[in-house]
Amino acid sequence: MFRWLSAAIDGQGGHLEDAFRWLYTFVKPQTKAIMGLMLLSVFASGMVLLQPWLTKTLIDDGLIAKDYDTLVSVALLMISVGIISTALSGVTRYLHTRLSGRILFALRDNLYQHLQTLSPSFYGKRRIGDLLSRLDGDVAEIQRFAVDSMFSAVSSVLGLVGSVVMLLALSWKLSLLVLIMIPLEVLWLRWMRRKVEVRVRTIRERSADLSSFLVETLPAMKFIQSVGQEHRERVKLNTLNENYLSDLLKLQVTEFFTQAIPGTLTSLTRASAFLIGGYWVIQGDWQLGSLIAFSTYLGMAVGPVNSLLGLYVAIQRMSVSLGRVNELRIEQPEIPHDASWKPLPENVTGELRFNNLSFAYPGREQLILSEASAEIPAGSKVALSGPSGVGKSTLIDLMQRYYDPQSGSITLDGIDIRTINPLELRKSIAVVSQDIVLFRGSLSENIRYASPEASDQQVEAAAEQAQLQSLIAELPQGIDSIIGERGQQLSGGQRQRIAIARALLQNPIILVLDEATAAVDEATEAQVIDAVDQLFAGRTRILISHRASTLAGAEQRVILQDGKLLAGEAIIA
Ligand SMILES: Nc1ncnc2c1ncn2[C@@H]1O[C@H](COP(=O)(O)OP(=O)(O)OP(=O)(O)O)[C@@H](O)[C@H]1O
Repeated sequence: MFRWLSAAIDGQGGHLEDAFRWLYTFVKPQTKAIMGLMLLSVFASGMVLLQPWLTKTLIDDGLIAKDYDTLVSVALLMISVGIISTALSGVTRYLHTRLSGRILFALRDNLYQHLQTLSPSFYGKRRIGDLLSRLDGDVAEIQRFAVDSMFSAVSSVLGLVGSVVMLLALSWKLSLLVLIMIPLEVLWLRWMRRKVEVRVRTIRERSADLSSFLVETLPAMKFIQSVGQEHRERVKLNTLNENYLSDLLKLQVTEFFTQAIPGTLTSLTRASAFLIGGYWVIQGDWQLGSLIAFSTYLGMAVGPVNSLLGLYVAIQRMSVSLGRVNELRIEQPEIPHDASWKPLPENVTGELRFNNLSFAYPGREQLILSEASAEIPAGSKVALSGPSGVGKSTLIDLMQRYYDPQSGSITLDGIDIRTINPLELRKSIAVVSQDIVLFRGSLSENIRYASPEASDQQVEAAAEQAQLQSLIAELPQGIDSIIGERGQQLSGGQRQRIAIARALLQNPIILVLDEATAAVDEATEAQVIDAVDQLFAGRTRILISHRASTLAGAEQRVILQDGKLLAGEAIIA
């Protein structure tokens, strides 16, 4: 069924088959709710179809036949049908919103969970604005289709079939008009199909461009102001807006023509029905009530045809969005889940070995590491140095298993890290780097980010050990003060000390300070490193820095140069 659906929609051999199957997994758990809503829709459609028939009875059997009793009973019936219809539509809307929301959130949750497994390389090559637009706009478009359009299709089909039955019952001859109109509309629609799809894809890409622009420039506003490039960014935004608007207008025009031709056909059919039916009424061959009911049912048959046509456009929009979401969904994690992963043994001491490591980033030829080997004894303090861009941070990323080397291995206490559950491996290594991630929230929440279970006393102790007392004293609500988004109201040194406090609380087996103290003065750095040495005595510490003072006091010195790990001046391996 999915293959057929996919081939019918994308017309390219069904490349969305798998995506449809994925989508179905979110709809399936809601089967009961969907069935309930379908039943309500059938009732609602029945009520709507009843109204014109009641009008016909009111005119022909009440008014024209001058039967007051029938007039009153039909009027009462009309009121009751009206009240039931209103109540039904209220309940349906509520249940519909609930169902719709559940599917939307489940879809987004699933995609977000998948994104959490992807490596830093993925995020390095993707624009955040584009990801945002896929997670937000595209997912919502799919959900709108999966729920809204599906129900609209069901009630449209019911409405169409019901109205056609009523039309035939009123006059089969006049109903032939509808039989001419519908095939013409369908032919037109098939022709317009591709055009709509192309326009929709362009508009989604334009919208992603706009989000990317905002996501990139808003956090960089201070820099833009400092180099006086506000005007340039405004011009860029203007161009993006104009491109968006121009494509939006093209889409509107295409959609307008897609809908307008069927609309005109409907008006023509309706006018013809009035001309022919009206002539019959004048001749006394037909009743006025029947003509009015026929015209109403004709309108009611056209409504569903139009919304089925709209559904065609909705399908195009949805398949574009599903394609874009699917591109993310099929993105493979660098480290695929492996059922044979083992937990980290409890008594791990932190002895590290790099054995003939060779590594190049995916898609790049240049080898960052080439048969590099080194040994870091458990509990030692190691200084890792080397020219900028040589691959020091890459080595740490390999240690945390964001990537796997092309050859060679890394062992922790003799265990190949590829056999350890990466979640546990990463928790056992705390990395304080140059880029410190701070979330919107209080200072204490930020400190306990990696260890949510830590008590208030533990958080306070870690803050004190990382020399954060003076910052806490300055803040209005102390450690519970909210620090701005990404910690922008803090100095570079303060941010680094928060990261150190966070690492202390994480209680890792291995601590990596990757240029962690570069932003603090040498006196503070000495204090922090002293504190780190005391608190982490006996644990493996790797210090990466270009500053000699940071590295002084290390028991072992490893230099990364030309892809090799060297010990002091001598090559270890
Ligand atoms: N995700 C990535 N994809 C491709 N290449 C990358 C990626 N990350 C880093 N590189 C490249 O790998 C090389 C090593 O980068 P890395 O950040 O490991 O160097 P580093 O020694 O830590 O530098 P620094 O001392 O300046 O921080 C650089 O040439 C860099 O451009």
